[in-house]
Amino acid sequence: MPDPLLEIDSIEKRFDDFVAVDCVSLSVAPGETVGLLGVNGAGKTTLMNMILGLISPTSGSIRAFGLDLATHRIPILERTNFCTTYATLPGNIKVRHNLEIFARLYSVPKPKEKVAELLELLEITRLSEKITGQLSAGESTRVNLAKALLNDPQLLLLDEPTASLDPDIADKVRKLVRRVQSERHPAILYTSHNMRDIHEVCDRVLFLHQGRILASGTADEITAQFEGKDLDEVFIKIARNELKAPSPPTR
Ligand SMILES: Nc1ncnc2c1ncn2[C@@H]1O[C@H](COP(=O)(O)OP(=O)(O)OP(=O)(O)O)[C@@H](O)[C@H]1O
Repeated sequence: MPDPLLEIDSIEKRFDDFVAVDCVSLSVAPGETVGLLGVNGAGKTTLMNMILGLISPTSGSIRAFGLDLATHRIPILERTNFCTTYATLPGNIKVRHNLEIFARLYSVPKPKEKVAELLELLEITRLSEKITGQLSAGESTRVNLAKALLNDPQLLLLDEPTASLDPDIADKVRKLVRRVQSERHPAILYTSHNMRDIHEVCDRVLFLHQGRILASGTADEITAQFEGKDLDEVFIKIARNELKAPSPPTR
C-alpha cells in the first residue's frame, strides 16, 4: 500500500458547544476515491472545508503530500482543488473567461490551451462563449469540474457533484469522474447522497454520522456489516436510528 496522500488524525471541529466533526481519522491513498456518506448535517462539508483550509480544526491534524496543512497551506492547496454545486463561479462573464481567470490564479503555464483542453475533455466546448450565470445546473457542474481540474490536482474534493442533476446528466458526470480517475489518477474525496455515485465511482466508503465515522469499507462490506438489502437501506436505517449493532467489519 503506498503512503497516504491525505492523512487526517483525530480531527475535531466545534462551533461553540456544538461538535460538528468529532475525532475523525481517515486516509486517502494516491489514485484512490473515498466516498463520504452521511445524512444532512453529518459533518461532511465541515470536514471538506477543513481540508481546504477554509476553516481551522479545533484540534487534530491534517497532512497532505506529507506536509502539515497548518504550516504548509499554500504548497498543499497548489496541488489540490475542489468542486461543489453550492459555490458558483462569477456569473456575469463568459465560461471561457472565467476558466482563464482561474487558470491564471493557479499559475497554469498556458491558460488558453489548458481551458480548451478541459472543455474538450468534459465535452462542453459548446459552452465556452456562454455567460456563466445563464448555465443550467448540469452545465454549471461540468464547468465547475473543469475549474477543479485546471491545476492538475493530485487531491480532488468533490462535494455532491451530482446534486440537483437529472439522471442523464448525473450519469455523464460520473463517467467524467471515472475518466479523470483513469487518465489523471488523483486521490478523490467524494461526498454524495446518491448511492449510485458511491457504487460507480468510489473504491471505499466512510459513513459519517453526527460528526463521527460510524463505518468504513466497500459499499458491499458496509451493506453486509449493517445487514441491509443495499446501501440505500443502510443509509435510511442510520438516518432513522434503526440500526442493529453491526457485525464485526471484514477488514
Ligand atoms: N459555521 C457554523 N456555525 C455553526 N454550526 C455550523 C457551522 N457550519 C456547520 N455547522 C453545523 O455543523 C453540522 C454539520 O454541517 P455540515 O454542513 O458539515 O453537514 P453536511 O454533512 O455537509 O450536511 P449536508 O448533507 O446537508 O450538506 C450541522 O449541524 C451544521 O448546522
